[in-house]
Amino acid sequence: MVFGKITQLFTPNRYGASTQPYIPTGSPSPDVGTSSPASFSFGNGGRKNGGLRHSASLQDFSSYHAFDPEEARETNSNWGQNGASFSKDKGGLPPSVPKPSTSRRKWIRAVMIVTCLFLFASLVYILGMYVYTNWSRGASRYYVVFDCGSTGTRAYVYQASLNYKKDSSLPIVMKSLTEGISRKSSGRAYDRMETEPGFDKLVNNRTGLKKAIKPLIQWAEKQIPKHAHRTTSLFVYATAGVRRLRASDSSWLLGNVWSILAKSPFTCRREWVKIISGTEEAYFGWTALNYQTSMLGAVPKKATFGALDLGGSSLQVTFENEERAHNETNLDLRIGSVNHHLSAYSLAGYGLNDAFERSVVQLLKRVPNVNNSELIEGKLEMRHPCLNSGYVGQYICSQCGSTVKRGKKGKSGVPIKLIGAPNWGECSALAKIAVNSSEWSKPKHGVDCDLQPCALPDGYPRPHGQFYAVSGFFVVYRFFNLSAEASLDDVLEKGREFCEKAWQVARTSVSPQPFIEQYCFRAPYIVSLLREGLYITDKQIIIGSGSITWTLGVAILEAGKALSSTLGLKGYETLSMKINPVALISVLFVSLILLLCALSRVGNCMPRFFRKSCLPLFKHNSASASSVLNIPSPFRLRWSHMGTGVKAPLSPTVRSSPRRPFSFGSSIQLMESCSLYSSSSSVMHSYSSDSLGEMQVDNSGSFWSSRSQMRLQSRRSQSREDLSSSLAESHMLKM
Ligand SMILES: Nc1nc2c(ncn2[C@@H]2O[C@H](COP(=O)(O)OP(=O)(O)OP(=O)(O)O)[C@@H](O)[C@H]2O)c(=O)[nH]1
Ligand SMILES: [Ca+2]
Repeated sequence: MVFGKITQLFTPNRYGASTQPYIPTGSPSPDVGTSSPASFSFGNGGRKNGGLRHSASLQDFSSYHAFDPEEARETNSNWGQNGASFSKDKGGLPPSVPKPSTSRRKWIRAVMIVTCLFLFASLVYILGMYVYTNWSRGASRYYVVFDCGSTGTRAYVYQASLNYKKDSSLPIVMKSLTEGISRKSSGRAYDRMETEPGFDKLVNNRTGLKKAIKPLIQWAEKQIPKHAHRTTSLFVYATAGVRRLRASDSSWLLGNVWSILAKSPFTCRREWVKIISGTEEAYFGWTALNYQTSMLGAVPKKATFGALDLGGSSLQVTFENEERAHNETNLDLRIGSVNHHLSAYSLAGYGLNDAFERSVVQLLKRVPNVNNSELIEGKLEMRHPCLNSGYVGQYICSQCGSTVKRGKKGKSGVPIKLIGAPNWGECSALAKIAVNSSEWSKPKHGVDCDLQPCALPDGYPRPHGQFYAVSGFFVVYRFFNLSAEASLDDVLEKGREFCEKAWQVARTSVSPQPFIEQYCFRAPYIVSLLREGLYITDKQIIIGSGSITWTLGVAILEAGKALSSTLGLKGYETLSMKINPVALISVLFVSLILLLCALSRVGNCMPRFFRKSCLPLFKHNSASASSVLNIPSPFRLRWSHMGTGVKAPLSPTVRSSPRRPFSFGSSIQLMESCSLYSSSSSVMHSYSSDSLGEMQVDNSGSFWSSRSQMRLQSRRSQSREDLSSSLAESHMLKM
C-alpha cells in the first residue's frame, strides 16, 4: 500500500495525467462506487486481442501497461466497430507515446535492478556492521599467543576490548591475563607461563612437545571464561630457535605441534602455527612497545620509540625511519589514520645464548691441533675467560663443527668441557669479537668497526632515535639488580664484580635460574653490542620491563583486524574522512526507495515480485489450443478496507454484464500472487472467495457453485453495492 502510494507519486498516469481508473469504452462501466484508486477492467470483446497485445494473457497483465499504442490504435478502430474500445477515462487512447524499444527497456530494467540490489546489499551491510559495532563495543575478544623461543615456550593470554579514547585513534584496550603466575619470586626475570627447553631442542621428541604444550593450554583455559573458549584465537609463532633449524626438522615440529593443538578448546588454524620471520618478530615487538607507551596511532602523531628485543638466539631492531632504505628492512604500518614508516630487521646469532656459543667457537679456533676424535668423544677441555673460577661444566656446542650424532636421538653438537679461567680484559675482548662479525664469520672488506656498526649487514640502516631495550637487556639489568636508569658503564662494573667471584659464591649470590654462569660474558656483551655493534649511545637507551613482548603486538594487530569493521563504522579516520554511519544508512535507504519507485515507474520493468503485489495474476490454462488470452471477463480491481484500516487489494470482481462472462471451455487458475503483505500479516492480501469464484471458472461449473454460495456468506460484511453485485453474479453464474 505504502509502496503503491510512493510509486504513484513518481508514476504519472500511464495514459496521461489523470489518475482516474482507466476503462476501455464499450465495456460495461465498472462499479466505481468503491473508493478504489485504481480500477482496471477489460473490454469484453472476447475478441482476439481484448486490448492486450497479441498472444498476451492476463499472465502478461503487466505487459498490458506496455502494449503498443500504435497497435492499440489499430485495435481501437476495430473495437470501435465492435462496441468495445479502449479510451483514456472512457475516452480513446492517449496520443501515441514513443514506446522504448524492448531491448532498451530490458537494459534499463537490468541496470536498475542491479543498482537496487547493490544499494540494498550496502544498506544491509552498513546496517549490520553498525548494529555489530554497538553490540561488540562491550564485547571482549580473547587471544592466546605462544612465543616458541629458543630457550623456552611461553603462553600469553590477552583480553581485547573497545574503548574510544579521544587522544588515540587506536581504541583497543589490551589486558594481559597472568593469573596464578609468580615466577619472579623464584628469581626468574619474567612472570610468564613457560615450559623449557625451547621447541628447537625437541625435534623428533613428541613426548617432549606434549609436555611443552599441554601445561600452557591448561593454564590458558583457566584465564579465559569457558563460554569464550571457542571464540578465542590461538596463535603459535616460533622464532629464532626454530628458524635456524633444517627445514625437515622445523616442519616436523610444526606438524606435531598442530596435531597436539587440535584438541585445544580454542580456535586455531594451521596457518597460525608457523615460524615468524625476524622482521615480523621485530615489528610485533615495536607495536607492543609503542602501544604500551601510548605512542601507537596517537593523534596528533607522536615520536615513537625504537625497539631492541634481545632474545636467546636473535636480536630484533625496529625504529621509525623516514629515510627509505631500499632493501627488505622497510615496513609500513598504518594504525587508524596514522602511518608509520619502519626499518625492521632481525640479526640471527646475536641473541644472548648464541653469542656465548660464538665465544666458545672463537676459543676453539685458538686451540691448536684439535683432535677430531677428542671432539666426538667429548674429551676436549677448554678454559673460558668469562667463566668464574672453579666453574667446570659440560657445554654442547652446536656451531663447533660437524654435528655429531650421539645416542639414539642423534643429539647434534659437540660436547666440550669448559673450565672457568676468569679474566675481565680477555672476556671483554671476546665479547667484542662475538659482536664484531668481521672477525667472527666472514671478513668484511676493509670495514673499520670503530667507524661503523659491525653487527649490521651491509645496507642495513643504522638505528637512530630513542630506544627501549627489552627482553635480554632487561634480563641482564635485572640479574645484576640494576634499575632501568643505570648506565651501560654500571653494567660493566657489575659484570666485572660478578666475574671475580668464585663460582660457588657467584652461583648462590642470585636466585636459581638458567644460565647463571653466562652473565660474566653477558655484561660486556650487551654493552659492546649496543655501542660497537649498533652504534647506539647510552643516552639513546631506556631499559624496558619484562612485560613488553612481541606477543602483545600480535594480539593488538589481530584485535585491530577483528574490530576494524567496528572502528570503521564509528567514523574513525580509516577512510581518511569521517563518515557518520547513521547518515550513510539514511542516504542509502532513501536512495533505495527512490530507485525502487523509479524502477516501478518503468512499469513492466518491475520484477514479477513487485508487480504481483498490485494485481492478481491469472494463468490462463486453456484446454483449447488458443493460447491467446481472449478472456472477456469484466474484472475490476478494487481496494477495500480490511478492518485494519489498511487498504488491501481485492481481486477484480465480476460486474453484472449483459454478456456472458465466459464462453469457453477453459479455466483460469488464480495464480496466488506474492503480495507485499505476507500472509501472516494482519492485512491479508485477499482474494475474497467471491473473486475466487469469479476468476476460477471451469467447465464443470459445479466447483464454483459451492464457491459462489460461500461467496455470499463470506461477503456478509461487505458493502451494500458489493452485496448487490454479488447477488447479480451468483444469479449469473447459475445461468
Ligand atoms: N627462558 C627463560 N629465559 C630467561 C628467564 N629469565 C631470564 N632468562 C634469560 O633470557 C634469555 C632468553 O630471553 P628470551 O627473550 O626469552 O629469549 P627467547 O625468546 O627464548 O629467544 P629467541 O628465540 O631468540 O627470541 C635466556 O637466555 C635466559 O638466560 C626465564 O624465566 N626464562
Ligand atoms: Ca624471544
